[in-house]
Amino acid sequence: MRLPAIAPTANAELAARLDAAINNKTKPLGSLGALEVLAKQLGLIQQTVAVSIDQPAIIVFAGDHGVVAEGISAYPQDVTWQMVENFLTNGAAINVFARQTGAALYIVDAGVNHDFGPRPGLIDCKVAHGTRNFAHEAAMTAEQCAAAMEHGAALVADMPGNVIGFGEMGIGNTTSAAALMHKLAGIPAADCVGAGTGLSLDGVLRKQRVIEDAAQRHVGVSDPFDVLATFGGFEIAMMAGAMLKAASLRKTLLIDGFIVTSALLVASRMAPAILDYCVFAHCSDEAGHRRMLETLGARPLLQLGLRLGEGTGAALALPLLQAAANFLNEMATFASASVSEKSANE
Ligand SMILES: Cc1cc2ncn([C@H]3O[C@H](COP(=O)(O)O)[C@@H](O)[C@H]3O)c2cc1C
Ligand SMILES: O=C(O)c1cccnc1
Repeated sequence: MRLPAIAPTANAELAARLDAAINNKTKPLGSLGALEVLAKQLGLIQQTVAVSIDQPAIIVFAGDHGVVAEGISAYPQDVTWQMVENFLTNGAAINVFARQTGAALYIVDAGVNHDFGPRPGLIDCKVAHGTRNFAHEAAMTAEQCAAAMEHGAALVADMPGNVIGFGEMGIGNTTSAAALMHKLAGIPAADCVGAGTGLSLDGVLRKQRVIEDAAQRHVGVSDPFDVLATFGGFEIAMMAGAMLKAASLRKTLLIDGFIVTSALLVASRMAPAILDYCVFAHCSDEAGHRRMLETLGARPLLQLGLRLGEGTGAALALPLLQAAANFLNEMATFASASVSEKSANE
């Protein structure tokens, strides 16, 4: 995929105007904390002091993983397609939270190991029936990886609105995500792996060994695209392509949990300026997530002990994004409300 151009959002003149607008609101200086940071970030992304949250969407990318053959998930692979059916009949957590927060929800078959047939509401971008097992060979061919990224970019290019939340579904994908983290951030596999859907301690150690052995097998692979093709999944590659395109269109990216963050880690190694466009919804309970967020210099909004995925954390953080935009747009200033400003001697 040709990388779309992503402009850094830094703009000293606009930043000063945003600071002034935020500081003139009727509140003690800095008292809206993370919401102030968010309001300023939205302003810089949208290049205006009059920010908006316009037609927010959540896209859930689903794909299967050959590496499940190594016994690295607590659930069988069939859960991936079964959960896709659940999304389509509005029964999953993400359906509930997207509805509650007024986000449009898109479900994408990036490469599920199942034939759905024509299904209203399912966006068919299937690259293949699941990836290969990266314990033995590269998960994807370069062509498949590029196709997945291009599908993601094309989806976002056609989408209305200025905020996109990212979610995923794919049994085994915490193993892919941990492998990407290990390879791209150089963090020991032991600090990248977690229980995923609920592996035992033995299971987590097995998962760690699978990643270490695969990293050894593919030791020469270091370019971010090649790392993605070798250890990633179709849903992860499609997310990375979608994220890069969304940032190039100056949309705000709402980043969910461990797997979504791994897709961003890949994308950020291809185009570092993408990070200017990212809001980190939450810190997941998946063991490696905090460390991956730190690697990206990310400050997550929520800490709720979530470890689900599907974009649930992104949906739950959307009201905070809306609150940041609303306070900037709607609060009175000290002057307009005739409220006295901070005392000069304080
Ligand atoms: C019923 C069910 C619903 C889910 N929704 C998201 N995931 C989450 O769990 C999977 C990753 O964990 P692992 O790598 O351990 O397989 C992904 O599909 C992720 O989205 C689910 C998992 C299950 C079982
Ligand atoms: O952090 C996540 O998004 C996550 C963690 C465990 C399993 N599935 C998703």
